[in-house]
Parts: sequence; C-alpha cells; structure tokens
Amino acid sequence: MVYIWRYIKKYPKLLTMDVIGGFFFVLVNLGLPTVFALMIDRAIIPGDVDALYFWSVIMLVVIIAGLLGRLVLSYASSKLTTRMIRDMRNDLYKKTQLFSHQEYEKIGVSSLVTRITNDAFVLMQFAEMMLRMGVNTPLMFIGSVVMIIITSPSLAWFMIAALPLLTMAIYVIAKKSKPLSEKQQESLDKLNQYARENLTGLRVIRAFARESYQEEKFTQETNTYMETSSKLFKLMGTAMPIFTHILIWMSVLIIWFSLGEIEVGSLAVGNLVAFIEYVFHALYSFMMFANLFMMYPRMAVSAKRLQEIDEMPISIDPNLDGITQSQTRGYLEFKNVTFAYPGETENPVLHNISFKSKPGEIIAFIGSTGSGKSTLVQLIPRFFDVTLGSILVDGVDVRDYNIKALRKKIGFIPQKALLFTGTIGENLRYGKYHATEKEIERATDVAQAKDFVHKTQEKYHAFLAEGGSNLSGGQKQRLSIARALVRTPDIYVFDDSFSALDYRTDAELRRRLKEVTQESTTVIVAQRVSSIMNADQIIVLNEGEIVGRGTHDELMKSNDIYRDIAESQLKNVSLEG
Ligand SMILES: Nc1ncnc2c1ncn2[C@@H]1O[C@H](COP(=O)(O)OP(=O)(O)OP(=O)(O)O)[C@@H](O)[C@H]1O
Repeated sequence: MVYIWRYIKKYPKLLTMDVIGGFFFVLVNLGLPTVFALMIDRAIIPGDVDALYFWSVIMLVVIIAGLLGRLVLSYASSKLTTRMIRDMRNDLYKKTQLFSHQEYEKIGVSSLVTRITNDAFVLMQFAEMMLRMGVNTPLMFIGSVVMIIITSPSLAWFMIAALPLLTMAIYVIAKKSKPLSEKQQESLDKLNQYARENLTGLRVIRAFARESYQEEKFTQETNTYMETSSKLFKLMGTAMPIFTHILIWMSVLIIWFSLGEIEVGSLAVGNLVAFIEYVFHALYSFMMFANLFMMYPRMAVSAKRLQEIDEMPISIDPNLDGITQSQTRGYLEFKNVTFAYPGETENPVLHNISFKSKPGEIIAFIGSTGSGKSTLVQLIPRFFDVTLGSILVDGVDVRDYNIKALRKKIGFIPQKALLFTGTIGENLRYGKYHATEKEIERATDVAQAKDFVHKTQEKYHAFLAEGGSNLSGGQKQRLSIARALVRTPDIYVFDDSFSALDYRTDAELRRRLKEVTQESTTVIVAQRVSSIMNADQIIVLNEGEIVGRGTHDELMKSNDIYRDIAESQLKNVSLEG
C-alpha cells in the first residue's frame, strides 16, 4: 500500500478529484432513497400530482449530480492508475539498469520481466479498484448504517447480525488467497523462463530432437499455473454468491418483520422502501470493500516482488559524482587483483594479478577453459568489483570514475556477439549516435564486415532480425567488433571475439586493427594462439593465477603450458598470422 501511495501522491490534483467525485457519489446515493421515501409518503400515497412533479424534478437533479460524481471519479481514477503504472515501470526499469550481473543473477531475467509486466499490472488493477471504491465504499457504508438507524432502529439489528458473518467470510477468503497468489506468480516466473529458453534455444532443441521433452516441461508448468489459478478464482468466486445470498435473505426477513410495524403505523411504506435501499447500499458497499480487501493479498504479493527490485542494494556503486575525465588515454594497470564471485569468497577465481599496458600495446590472455580470462576482463568496465587490489585506467582507480564515463572509455566486445533489432547502421551507431558515414565505413572495413554489408541490397539500412539471427556467427562478431571500433575507445577488450572467424579473416582483422588502436590499449582474450601471437605481452593464466608472461617467442621457449597449447594447435594449422 505504501508502495502504491508513493506513486499516487505525485498527482494531488487527480487525487483530490477522485476523493471529491467519490464523496459526491456517496452523498447522492444516500440522498436518493430519502427523496424516494418522501415521494412515496407525500406524493404517491396521498395522490398529490403537483407534489409528484416536484419530487420527480428533485430526483432528476439528484440523479444527474450522481452521474457527474461518477464520471469525475472514473476519469480521475483511470488517469491516476495509468500514470502510476507508467511511472512505476519506468522507475523499475531504471533501477534494473543499475544492476550489476550479481543482481541480475539473484532475481533472474525471466522473473524481472514477469515482475515489470504482470506484477505491475496486478498493482494497477488493485489501484484502479481502490481509487474507485476505496473512498466511496466506506463512506457509503457508514452513511447507510446511520440512515438505517435513523429510519428504523428496531429493524437495524438485522444489519448488525449479518456483519460478523460477512467479516468472517472475507477474512477466511483473504487469508487463503495469499499463498495461492504467491504460488501463481512464481509459476508465472517459471513459465516465462521456459518460454524464453524454448524460443531462444530453438535450434539446439531441434538439433537434439528434444521438442517433446521441452513441451512436457512447459505443459507441466502451465498445468501448475492452471491448478493454482483455478483454486484462486474458485476462492474469489465463492465470495459473491455468499454475499448475494445474505443480501436476499436479509431483504426477505426485513420485509417479513416490517409488516407488523407498518400495520401498527410505526413505520411508513416510504420509509420501508428507503430502509431496504439503505440496507442494500450498506451491504453492497461492504461487498465492494470486501472485494478490495480480498484482492489485497494478491496485490501485496506483487508489491513485495516489485519492492524487492526497488530496494535491492546495488553491489556496484555507480559513483555518479566520480571522475569523468582523465589526463591520459589508453593506460591500463592491474595491481595485485584478487577476485571471488559474490557469495563465493572462499574460492577466488583470480589470485594476485598484476600487469601494465600502455597505448598502442596489445596485451593478450590465454589459458585453459575456466582459468579466469573472461572474469578478468569483466573487471575492467566494472561488471564486477575486485575483491582485493585495484585496477587503474589512465592512473585512476576504476571505482573512482563515474561508471558511465569509465565505460565510455572502454570498447567491450563480448564472447557472444549481441546485436539489436534494427538496421545494421543503427547497430553500428549504438555507441556513437552521431558517427559519420565515413567513421562507420572505416570501422566496418577494419572489422572485415564491409564486404558482406555491401553485398546486402540495402547496405547499412539492411534490417537485422531479433538478436541478429539473420546473420552468421562470424558476421555478427564482425559487426559487434565494428560497433566498438566506431566509438574509438581508450581501451579495447576483445573477450574471445575472434573465435567465430576463419583464420584468414582473423589474421587480416588483427593486422588492420593496428591502424586504429595506436592510441589505445588492446586487451585480447583468446583460445587460439594464432589470434595473440603478435601481442606485445601474452599472459598465461592457470586456475586464476599468472603462470607465464612474455612474447610468443619467449613463452615458446620458457613456458610449458603455453608451448603445450601452441603445439596442440600447430598440429592442425599454420600459425602464420
Ligand atoms: N557468474 C559467475 N558466478 C560464479 N562463478 C562464475 C561465474 N562466471 C564464471 N564463474 C566461474 O569462474 C571461473 C572462471 O570462469 P571464466 O569464464 O572467467 O573462465 P575463462 O577462462 O574465460 O573460460 P573460457 O575460456 O571457457 O571462456 C570458472 O570456474 C567459472 O565456473
């Protein structure tokens, strides 16, 4: 509730309109039975036509006023809720943008999507109902009870007798619905996760002919969702028939008992009609409020899931007031860096890593899989923070930079090339929105992507499907390299980005890279010795430790691990690069 209120209070004008509209609506609804009672007792029963006209006009005015109240209420509540949900989703999205990999792993991408879409929608539904009913139903209920007591105190006990019954029913339903709502949202998370996996991994699933296995997994989850939802809907569905029955039986009993009072003249017919109307209003508003109350646990579950995102501490401090400019460009230094993944402090993945590199240099990392190469380079743009030691970019600790300024200095080309839906040109300009045609052309040329881009009919306007799925792995990698080149960063990080290229393209690309990396440090992680043999400094990693460093020739002479890797690859291919 506090979470919803935080967003609603931002629109005081609409909120005031909502409250006034609701108040007006209640006033009119309670006034109407009184006018009706007076019309029966003073005009219909005495057969006074003039009085009938008079009361009819009064009634019409009251009805129009009620309609206006309702319109204002609907306008304000719908505007408020749609704005609330927009602001809420924007804030949540902004927060997720600050998340480090650790936070993403904690919540899970699928769950994040469910939360921002579905959970936010649940909150919107609740808020809409609350704004429409939250003000007028309690007012209407209190007003009706007062009018009931004024009209006929002797019949009021019907109302009082029914209330504990209704309250108990609501309490039981609300209590039972909470665990079901939690299960329903968790099941939706899983459905989302399976759908994502099944769609993104379609080729693997087909290649392994595992369609039926995946389908079964998905079906099992849809069944769980169906069963949970069905229990929840049944539970909520029982409320209405219970309330309607209570309402009908009360009306019957009231009429039955009131006959005696009418006979002795202590209750006028008009008052009886008004009385029944008040009872109806009281119970109806009670029912509506109960509905809101029953929706509350479901909303609370969703709100908790959203608040979890909102309140999640960010493990990487973006240091927004940090340094934005440096004196030099292209210097990189690791000083005794030790790193353990969050929650695994006992087992550091990197131990005491130190090295230096200056502009124009290529520094390469090689080692067996799992030796920590990718982890090491991910520390430079602060995807994670070092556990011990420090990383200096242009002499400044990376943690002292404003994180955006730091990342602008780095061109990171990940292992798995990821392109966005849009044209090739849009993708290439992703890191430098106003890049000129010439800059784009040069970057594509160096990245060995020019030929295939020019072969497409629309060239830079050629459209890439989601994730660049209409390109080959090598083409995607070349575009992803070109995208980083367009930015002309101070530090290039190639995290095994040449793996999908054939040897000839790989060699040509590295040769051309030299042209554009004269003022930058180039960090290369590679599996293939041929990709790094021309590096100024090669660092051999083994189980997170540096076990050798030097040039290709030096390491071939002095380092067994490096020589083993090189020789095993030499058997198949010429290392000429
Ligand atoms: N997000 C993570 N959380 C916990 N441990 C991780 C995470 N990512 C990697 N690791 C572990 O860190 C170690 C180093 O992984 P890393 O990906 O850095 O190796 P690598 O040398 O790049 O391997 P490869 O050549 O196969 O890409 C591995 O033991 C891996 O299991």
